[in-house]
Amino acid sequence: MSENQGFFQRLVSGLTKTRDHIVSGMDSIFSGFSQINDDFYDELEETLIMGDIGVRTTMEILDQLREKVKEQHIKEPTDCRELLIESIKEQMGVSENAYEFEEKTSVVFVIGVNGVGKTTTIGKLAGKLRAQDKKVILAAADTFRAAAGEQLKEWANRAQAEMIGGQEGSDPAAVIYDAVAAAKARHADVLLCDTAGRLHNKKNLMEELKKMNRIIDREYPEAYRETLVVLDATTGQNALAQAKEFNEVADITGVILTKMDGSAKGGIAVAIQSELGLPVKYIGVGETIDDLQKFDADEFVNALFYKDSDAD
Ligand SMILES: Nc1nc2c(ncn2[C@@H]2O[C@H](COP(=O)(O)OP(=O)(O)OP(=O)(O)O)[C@@H](O)[C@H]2O)c(=O)[nH]1
Repeated sequence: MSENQGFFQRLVSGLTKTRDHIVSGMDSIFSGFSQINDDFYDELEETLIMGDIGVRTTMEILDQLREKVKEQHIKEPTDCRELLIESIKEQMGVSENAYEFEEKTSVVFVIGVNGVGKTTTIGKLAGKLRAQDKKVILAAADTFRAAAGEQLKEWANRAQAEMIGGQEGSDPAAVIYDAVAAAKARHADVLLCDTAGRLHNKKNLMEELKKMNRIIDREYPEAYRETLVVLDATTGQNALAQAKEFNEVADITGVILTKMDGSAKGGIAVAIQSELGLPVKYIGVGETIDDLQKFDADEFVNALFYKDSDAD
C-alpha cells in the first residue's frame, strides 16, 4: 500500500460513523426510489440536514442537483449520486495559502472552549512541525485552568518542543511577551500559543486576544499570523455555533475539527466551510500525536463516498 493510500484508508476508517450516518441514508434513498420526484428530493434534504451539513448548504446542494438533473435529462435516482458528490465538493471550495504559516516564521493562536481537544491538538501540531524539522515553541497562555500548563508540558515533551509559561493564574499577556522574546532569541520557526478561549464572556475574550495581538504587533511585527479555532466534531451544530461566535470576536483564519474518528457528525466540516466561509485546515482522527491530518475537501468527500478505492 502506498503512503497515500494508507493515508486515505486511515481517513476512511476515521469517518466510519459519519459515513454510516449520512452516506448509508443517502444510498438507501438512491436505491429506494424508482423515479426522481419531490419525495426523493425531500428525503435527500432531510438526510443532508440530519448529517449536519447545514440548512443553507443543503438547499444550495439540492438546487444544484435539480439543475443538473434537468440539464442532463437524468431519469434514474441512482445517477444522482455522482452529481450530489460533485455539488458537495463545490460547496466546500478551496482555500489558498492555507498552510503558509508552516513555512514561515509565525505566531499561531489556538483558541477553543474547554474539552474540545485544544491542548491535544496543539501537541499534535507541534509534533507535525517538529517532524518537518521546525523549531517550535509553545506558549502556555491558558493560565485560567488548573493543570492546563502541566498538560501542555507533557505534550511539549512528547513533541520535543520548548514551552514557555505554565504558571496557573499568571497574566496570559505576560506569557505571550516572554514567549515572543524566547522565539526571537532562539530563532524559532513557529510559536504556538495555547490561549483560554472562553466564550461565556465574549468581551473579556476579545480584550484578551486584542492585548495579546498588540504585543505581537509591537514585539514581533515580522511574524506571520494565524488564529485557529478548535472545535469538537462530535458536537455537530454546537460546533458550528461556536465557530460563528469566535468569528465575531477574533479574526479566525482557520478551523481544526477534532474527534472526527468518534463523530457521526463529520458533515459539519461542509457547513463550516460553506456557511461560515472558514477553511477547515486540520482534522483530529485519534488521540495520539500522529492523529492530526491536513484537511483536503476533495479527499474528505471521496473518503466518505468511495471507501473502497481511490476516486481520483
Ligand atoms: N478520539 C479523539 N479524541 C481526541 C481527539 N482530540 C482530542 N481528543 C481527546 O479529547 C479529550 C480532551 O482533550 P484536551 O486536549 O484535554 O481538551 P482541551 O480542549 O485542551 O481541554 P481544556 O484544556 O480543558 O480546555 C482528551 O481525552 C483527548 O485525548 C481526536 O481527534 N480524537
